Amino acid sequence: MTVLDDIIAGVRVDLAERESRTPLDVLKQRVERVPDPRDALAVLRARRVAVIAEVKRRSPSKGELAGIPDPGALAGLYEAAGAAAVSVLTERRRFGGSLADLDAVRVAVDVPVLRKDFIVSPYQIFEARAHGADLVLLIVAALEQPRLVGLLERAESLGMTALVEVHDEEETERALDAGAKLIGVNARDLKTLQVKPETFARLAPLVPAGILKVAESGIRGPHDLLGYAEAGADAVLVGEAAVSGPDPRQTVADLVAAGAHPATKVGR
Ligand SMILES: O=P(O)(O)OC[C@@H](O)[C@@H](O)c1c[nH]c2ccccc12
Repeated sequence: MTVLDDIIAGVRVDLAERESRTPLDVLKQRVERVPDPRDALAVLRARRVAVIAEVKRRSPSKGELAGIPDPGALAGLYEAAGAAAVSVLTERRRFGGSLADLDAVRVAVDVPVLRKDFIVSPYQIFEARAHGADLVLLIVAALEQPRLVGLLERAESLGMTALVEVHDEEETERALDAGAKLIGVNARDLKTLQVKPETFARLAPLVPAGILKVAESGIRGPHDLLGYAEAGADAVLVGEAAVSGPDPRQTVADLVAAGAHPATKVGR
């Protein structure tokens, strides 16, 4: 069993529990009452290299990263620093997240919010929307193709944007076949949990112009952002470096400044 299988097994147990507490019909009624989602693609396109900053309490590879007593306040710092969007890990067992974290972030910021979880069921998409998310993560490695297609269509039918995560060539083809408009290349190998920064440069050329590319994981500072920009990134997603550094606002502000620099992403 891979780390991913193991995480998903836990996610399914927690999901069944929530489904028995809140029936899908009730969730659908809540979705009707929340404000419409923001156009995340437009927000990301408006930057040279956008920065998506993540609220991440812990990780399977590093354990506890940061206490984060107030996820809304942290997200507010990210927004003030110029982050284009905020990602919130909602997976509980390995990442220490929750839908309560998503709620706290949603009320604290105006920028688009991504629900980062291991989504395997439409229920989780309705849930994301009911809690105000504008984007959801879909991990290709966790989904059979028909399910990936179904979940992507479900997200879009609710006005949300799917960030479709890939790790290799085959997954990139599947993401494109499914109709992804926003592709995240996760440099972290799901089997070894090691970060391999060269993955982005290898996969980016497979993605046609017009489909936005996000470089995910292992971004420590402006130097990494500039490397990914060179390789064609439209956005970077930063978690650990932002939450575990001494000054999350400064960390994100430095990335935002590098991503906004006129010399970044020349000619694209
Ligand atoms: O903390 P980092 O190395 O900056 O990485 C952030 C983000 O890429 C990472 O949290 C992530 C990328 N894809 C995921 C899928 C599930 C959980 C977490 C992730």
